[in-house]
Amino acid sequence: MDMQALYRTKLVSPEQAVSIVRSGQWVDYGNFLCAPLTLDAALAKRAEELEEVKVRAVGFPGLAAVAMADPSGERFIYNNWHFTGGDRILHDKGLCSYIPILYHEGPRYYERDIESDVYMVRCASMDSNGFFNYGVANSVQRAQIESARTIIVEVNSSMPVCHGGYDEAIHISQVDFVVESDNAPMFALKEPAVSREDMKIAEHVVSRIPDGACLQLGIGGLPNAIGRMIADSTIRDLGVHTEMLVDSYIDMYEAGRISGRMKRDLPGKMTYTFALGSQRLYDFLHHNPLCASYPVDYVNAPARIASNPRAVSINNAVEVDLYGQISSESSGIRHISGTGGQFDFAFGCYHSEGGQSFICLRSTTTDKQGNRKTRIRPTLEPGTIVTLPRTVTHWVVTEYGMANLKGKSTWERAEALIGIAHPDYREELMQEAARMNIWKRRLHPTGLSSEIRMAV
Ligand SMILES: CC(=O)SCCNC(=O)CCNC(=O)[C@H](O)C(C)(C)COP(=O)(O)OP(=O)(O)OC[C@H]1O[C@@H](n2cnc3c(N)ncnc32)[C@H](O)[C@@H]1OP(=O)(O)O
Ligand SMILES: CCCC(=O)O
Repeated sequence: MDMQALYRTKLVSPEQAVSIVRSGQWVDYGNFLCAPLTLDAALAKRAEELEEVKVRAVGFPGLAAVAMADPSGERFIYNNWHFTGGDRILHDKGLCSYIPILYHEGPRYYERDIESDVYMVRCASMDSNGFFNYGVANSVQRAQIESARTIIVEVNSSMPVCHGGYDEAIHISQVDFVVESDNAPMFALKEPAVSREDMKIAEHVVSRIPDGACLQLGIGGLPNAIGRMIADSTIRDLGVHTEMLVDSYIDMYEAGRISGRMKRDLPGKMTYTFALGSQRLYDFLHHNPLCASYPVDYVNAPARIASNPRAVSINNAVEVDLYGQISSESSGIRHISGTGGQFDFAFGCYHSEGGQSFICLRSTTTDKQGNRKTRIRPTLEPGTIVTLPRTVTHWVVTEYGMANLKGKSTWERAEALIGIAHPDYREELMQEAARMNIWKRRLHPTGLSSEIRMAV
């Protein structure tokens, strides 16, 4: 078969491609940087003629044009499996709905529970064998494609070609329409600032990472700071089995910290399901057989995570209550991001031989009006979503120390968490804990700093 000839028969303009969409249909977008920005813009232009087209995205880079085109929310109903800053802005305006997901279950939802009419995905240019590589997101895409009736590929030559274990590419024979984009450069994630508190938290966590650990780092400044600190450490033979590949894995690799030889699953490979970072990361991934993307039901399956010894997950949270419930996705009714793979990795790592999961958060946060509040709270505010139930939480880390909650009673949890809260809030937290009947007046509280011991 002449692949180029087949390509030409399927090549259409963005406007022609999106003309396939009918009112009432479900349209799925490629995940993260596979979001089809050109097709999204073309579909948005049809706002006047369509009704109730339901769009699902995953971590859209920026503001989805379909949501912006329709302030009434009647033409397009925009939904997202995991919010970015742009999705948050839309949600605050009532223009984006969150879809709850345990990330490793994502493909199964499409196989069993939901359907899709049209799938639109941004890919790398077609290769000589007729494959369009998805580049930086493997994720849920294969299952989404299999569930959709019409597949539209949007080519962007800036997308790196990333090796995968499987399902990292789609063949021209499976595609209905091809659209060529403006080949805009890859979206580069702004490197979040790293604070003094982050560095303190990183020191605590790094002190517990053994040689041969298998790492998962989450999103944000803190996991990157931890990666960079590991790069400067003497820890050896690290492995990578992570949901998201970020820049600091390159630092660790180039510093000789990563060999992958202690992994049981895919030894030697850096295994991941999507990547997000700077152009340096995308250049590193391009045609690099050191790294392999797999679908999320492979990477995030808790049993597979657990199959590597000394698996370590390091993730951020928004808030934690004195019972040890973690919210990493909302604060009250304000939705912030999503469950993503946090549950998968916290659960999976604890079941790995010598595994540990760390939830890291600065002890306080300051809102845009300058008001500071504690992130360790007596209870979560009504509406706050629990990302990790207290039974799953292992280590909680702030700049004031670390608390291991596994096997601990409610009063031990309260004591340990108050011990790592900001000192300005500890007295108030102790009073609340007493009111909640989860506080013991003890002569020798083990989890508390000396000031607190004096106070009780
Ligand atoms: C992609 C991966 O992470 S893979 C790992 C597994 N997946 C997960 O852990 C998913 C859940 N976790 C997450 O989504 C993130 O780690 C987060 C949201 C917890 C932290 O991410 P960061 O980028 O460091 O968050 P950041 O500090 O920028 O805060 C994000 C928003 O939440 C708000 N926020 C954060 N903490 C609070 C709080 N305690 N109260 C109210 N709002 C808060 C911030 O103001 C900000 O809102 P804005 O965009 O309007 O300014
Ligand atoms: C969709 C998953 C992203 C995350 O785990 O944060």
